[in-house]
Amino acid sequence: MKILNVEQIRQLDQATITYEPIAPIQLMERASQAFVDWFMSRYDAFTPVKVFCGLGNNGGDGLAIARLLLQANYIVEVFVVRYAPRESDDFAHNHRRLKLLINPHYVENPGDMPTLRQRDVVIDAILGSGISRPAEGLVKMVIERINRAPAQVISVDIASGLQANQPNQSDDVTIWPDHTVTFDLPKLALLLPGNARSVGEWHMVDIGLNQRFIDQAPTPYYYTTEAEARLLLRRRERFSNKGSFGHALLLVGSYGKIGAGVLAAKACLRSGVGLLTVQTPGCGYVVMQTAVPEAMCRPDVDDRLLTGPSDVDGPSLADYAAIGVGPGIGKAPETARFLREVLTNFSKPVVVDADALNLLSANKDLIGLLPENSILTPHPKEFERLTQRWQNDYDKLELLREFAQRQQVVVVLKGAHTAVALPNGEVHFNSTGNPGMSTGGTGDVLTGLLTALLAQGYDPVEAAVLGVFAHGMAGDKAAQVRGQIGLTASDVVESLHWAW
Ligand SMILES: NC(=O)C1=CN([C@@H]2O[C@H](COP(=O)(O)OP(=O)(O)OC[C@H]3O[C@@H](n4cnc5c(N)ncnc54)[C@H](O)[C@@H]3O)[C@@H](O)[C@H]2O)[C@@H](O)CC1
Ligand SMILES: Nc1ncnc2c1ncn2[C@@H]1O[C@H](COP(=O)(O)OP(=O)(O)O)[C@@H](O)[C@H]1O
Ligand SMILES: [K+]
Repeated sequence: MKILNVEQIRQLDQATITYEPIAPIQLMERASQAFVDWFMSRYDAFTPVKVFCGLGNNGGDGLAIARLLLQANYIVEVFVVRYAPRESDDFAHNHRRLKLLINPHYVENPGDMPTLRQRDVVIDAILGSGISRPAEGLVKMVIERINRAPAQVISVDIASGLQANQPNQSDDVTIWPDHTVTFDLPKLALLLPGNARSVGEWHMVDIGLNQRFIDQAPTPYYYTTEAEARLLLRRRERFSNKGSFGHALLLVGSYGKIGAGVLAAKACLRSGVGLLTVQTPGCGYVVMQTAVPEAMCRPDVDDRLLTGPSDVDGPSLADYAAIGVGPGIGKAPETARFLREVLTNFSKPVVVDADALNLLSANKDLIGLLPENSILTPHPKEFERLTQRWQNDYDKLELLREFAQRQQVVVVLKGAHTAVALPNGEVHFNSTGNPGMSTGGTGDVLTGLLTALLAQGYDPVEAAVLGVFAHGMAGDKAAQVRGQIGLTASDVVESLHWAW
């Protein structure tokens, strides 16, 4: 699914109006109805609703929402924030219609603000995606009052004051909603960690905007939906054998961190690999053979570190279908030398995670050795070490895109809405996963999973987008069983499920 910028959304509204065709006011009615359907499925008619409206089209939505809720017998009060003499045409139209049902209150100074109680639900329709400057004066006062109140807050389309696709200044005032109900397509701002407070939980409602316009609109930003991920998933051929699904090699673990390797190995096996060999330091041999009997194990001649040689024979490095390296390996110089050897002798894409990324950061010339289309899976701190410190989330996104394009690799920047940056400059934000996954080892699971997809011959771009989605989906499934608090990385492995 595409993520469009504000200018494109404006053009999209226009294209819908022109080609459907539909009157602008009808489109506003459709958006408001979609919001109301969402609202009524969650809040009953005894909920005291207070709708705060600005004077643009977001305010127009608010007025129409109030009317539709009143017609459904909800208890609704409307507060129009009169911060300017001008109002949009569609606002004025809905204002006239609403006044046939109730008289709105007008907020012109602080004394006009109502007391907001805990059981009130505030609908925030003050400013939408059309803002062109920070909230100030009366609007700022109203936003601050709402934020201080104990009431629940639901923002229409986007929190008032939040910019949809560019950074806000640190002292900008925005609504801090519990929920954002956004129209048709996600906005970039909803996906960025720095905006967490200005977004809350967000939901998308369909208002049927012009699909042909969306299909043609250029954008580097995408949001992976379940339907899109499912299209990437391959069936297993009836007459297949284990050779059909590749032989993967995982280079994992160091003394005290063999568990990271166990998690990666289990995830790899649960993600369809044909054969798996795991190389661990000598101390990991018994652990691996016991915990993961399906995997073959090559113990390193060094008992505590990965250094390369093993007294167990196996295919030469170049013969593996895919290699995943990093979980638990540490940053010893011997391991750095081995990583250099791997990157020099293996020409297919590799999955690089954790300490392997830190070794790249400490030895920047190794970055140039990465096989084309390799998948790097840094969390933000690892990505900062690879590149530099950023000013804000937008700056970070640019660094991410620039790095993936310059190095011709896929970078999976992990976190809520993991961003998968592709060598062609696109960024695909993930839609699955939950804060229960913020626990040690879940990243190691992703490394094993991605290595399995590469071994099976998935294109690295597709492997990254699909793998990140499936990993988050497993996390969501595990959270259903355990709750987010009790979730562990092993639960994520056990919840991996590849038929959806
Ligand atoms: N066809 C349409 O026009 C549709 C519009 N929709 C709604 O329209 C919204 C966008 O509406 P608008 O473009 O009218 O803009 P907004 O309602 O977001 O903003 C209000 C207007 O106030 C002015 N303004 C900008 N920054 C301000 C600030 N900091 N303080 C005070 N005033 C400021 C601008 O003139 C702006 O157009 C969307 O977020 C969505 O809610 C939906 O109804 C879907 C259809
Ligand atoms: N709040 C969150 N929402 C969604 N996914 C998350 C969240 N926190 C962490 N994750 C996911 O969990 C994984 C954590 O990986 P990482 O930070 O490498 O942990 P570790 O190194 O301990 O395994 C990533 O895939 C990340 O996207
Ligand atoms: K709003």
